[in-house]
Amino acid sequence: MGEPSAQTGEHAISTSGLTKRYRGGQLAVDGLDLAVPRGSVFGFLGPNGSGKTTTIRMLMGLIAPTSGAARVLGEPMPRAVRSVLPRVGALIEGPALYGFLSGRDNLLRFDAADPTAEPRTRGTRVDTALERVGLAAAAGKKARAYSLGMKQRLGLAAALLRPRELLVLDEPTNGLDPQGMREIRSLVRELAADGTTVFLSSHLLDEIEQVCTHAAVMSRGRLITQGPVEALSSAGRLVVTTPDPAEAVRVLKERGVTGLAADGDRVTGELPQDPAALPELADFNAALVAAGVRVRGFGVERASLEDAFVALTGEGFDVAG
Ligand SMILES: Nc1ncnc2c1ncn2[C@@H]1O[C@H](COP(=O)(O)OP(=O)(O)OP(=O)(O)O)[C@@H](O)[C@H]1O
Repeated sequence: MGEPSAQTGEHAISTSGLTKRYRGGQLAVDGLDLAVPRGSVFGFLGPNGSGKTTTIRMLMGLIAPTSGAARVLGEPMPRAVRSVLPRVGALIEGPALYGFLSGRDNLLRFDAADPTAEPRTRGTRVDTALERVGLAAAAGKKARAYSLGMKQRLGLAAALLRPRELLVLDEPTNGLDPQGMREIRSLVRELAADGTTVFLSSHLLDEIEQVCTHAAVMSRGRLITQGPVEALSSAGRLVVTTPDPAEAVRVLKERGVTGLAADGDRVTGELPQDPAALPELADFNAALVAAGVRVRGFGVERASLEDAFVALTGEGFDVAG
């Protein structure tokens, strides 16, 4: 990663060496270099306790980093917090709602707390936001009667009261039933389709694969990898079936295939992460044949993001959290 200032235009979020050590000594985030492209739906993936919430709180200026730097929408944080936060919608650790007020009245209060919000257009703004998240019909109901999914949607509506360039959502589907999860995910897709950059944390791999264009994987406060989701999950395994496994291993090793293993007539190896390297697959086959290896089967098993995570961290992934 280069100078953060050089990335102002293309990155909604960038950090360099971002680190947080809590007072008790816990190193929650350790030298994080994040690059979130504008217009992406960026999944911030990691098991509970891996440092996601701590990172988000630093990005939003809620806590100060111990060292390192962060830029949000091109501005340094926390220094530019006053000019940046109005451009960012955030939903962190569940929305703060008044249960005794209706969903609509909650939003009216929320809007009234924004000194830059024009009071005369408040009602229209609130109704548009309610419409947007599919709560128009339930707008008059008291918030305490809302399901968890409805509460999350009301929180999103609050984040959407004004146009935002960036939405930061901390575990937006946590605790929701499958229907509630689907609703939030399709809402995220719609928002992204309008050009808003969405940064969302999750401990659910399949969620990231379903909604995100890009992802970063965290483990114990450190960044393991980041990039387009298809690149992260496409690192495939080469599988060759042959009665000459030892010779096949030798030829493939020469060609740079790593992690080679032979089990009976089945030889497997790791392919490079870079999808640009994939056209060379035919070359692997040709090299085997040229070396006199009798190739009975040749193919690639595509790895899931989950396989990639386990391979990268050496840890199992506790999907249930
Ligand atoms: N205020 C705090 N003081 C001390 N340690 C903390 C504090 N907040 C978090 N931690 C520790 O820092 C580490 C990272 O926590 P963090 O909440 O950022 O992780 P996370 O990936 O967001 O997990 P979760 O999804 O459970 O919130 C954990 O070991 C946690 O116990």
